[in-house]
Amino acid sequence: MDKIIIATKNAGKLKEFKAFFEEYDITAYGLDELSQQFDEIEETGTTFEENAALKAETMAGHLQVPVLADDSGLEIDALEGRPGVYSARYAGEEKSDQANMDKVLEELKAVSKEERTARFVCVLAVSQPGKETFYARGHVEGKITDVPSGEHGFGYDPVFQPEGYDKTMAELKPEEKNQISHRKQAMVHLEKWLNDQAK
Ligand SMILES: O=P(O)(O)OP(=O)(O)OP(=O)(O)OC[C@H]1O[C@@H](n2cnc3c(O)ncnc32)[C@H](O)[C@@H]1O
Ligand SMILES: [Mg+2]
Repeated sequence: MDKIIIATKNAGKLKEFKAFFEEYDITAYGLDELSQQFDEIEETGTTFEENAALKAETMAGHLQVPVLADDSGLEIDALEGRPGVYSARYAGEEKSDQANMDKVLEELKAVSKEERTARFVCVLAVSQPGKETFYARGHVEGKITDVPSGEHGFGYDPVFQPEGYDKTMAELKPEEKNQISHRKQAMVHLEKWLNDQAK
């Protein structure tokens, strides 16, 4: 396999997948790089697995090639797991990273440092025409900071401090984030699938 389609419109995610797949000499393409454009896939599921499968299977059906999709999000313990599967549109359908972070920080205003525990979760689904969908899950534990900090990454990275670090995910260099992230942890599981493809 020398190329794979990533069923995402998120430029931040795509950049990370391009870096991961480069290690396997595979070029990853996002939906905006295809010659044909498709309608946005509605994420009607209530779990990361359901939404990842929806995105991967819909696009694999259209394109008849292997497609990988990522459904991910931030689970905050003090908010009973929210924003979770609704992370992208937590503050509204316009999907603003800034508005999403503002909402989370506002909701955690009265929550102490010790109780600001959270995790990023990533579920990858690979759909291949005529085959069962393959799933891989990864997560990274951390804490929500009081204020956003850092310019790298995307989404909630400026307010997420991974366990064992005194920096936010957005203060880490992209290659540092890519060694510890939820997406990397899921990619480690996906490696087996990649090796099977190479056989
Ligand atoms: O569905 P696609 O097109 O892939 O793009 P999306 O941004 O809508 O992606 P999701 O539906 O999976 O929503 C995931 C949201 O969770 C957050 N998120 C996921 N991974 C993240 C990461 O590595 N760093 C920061 N925030 C992340 C961010 O707000 C994402 O928009
Ligand atoms: Mg989405």
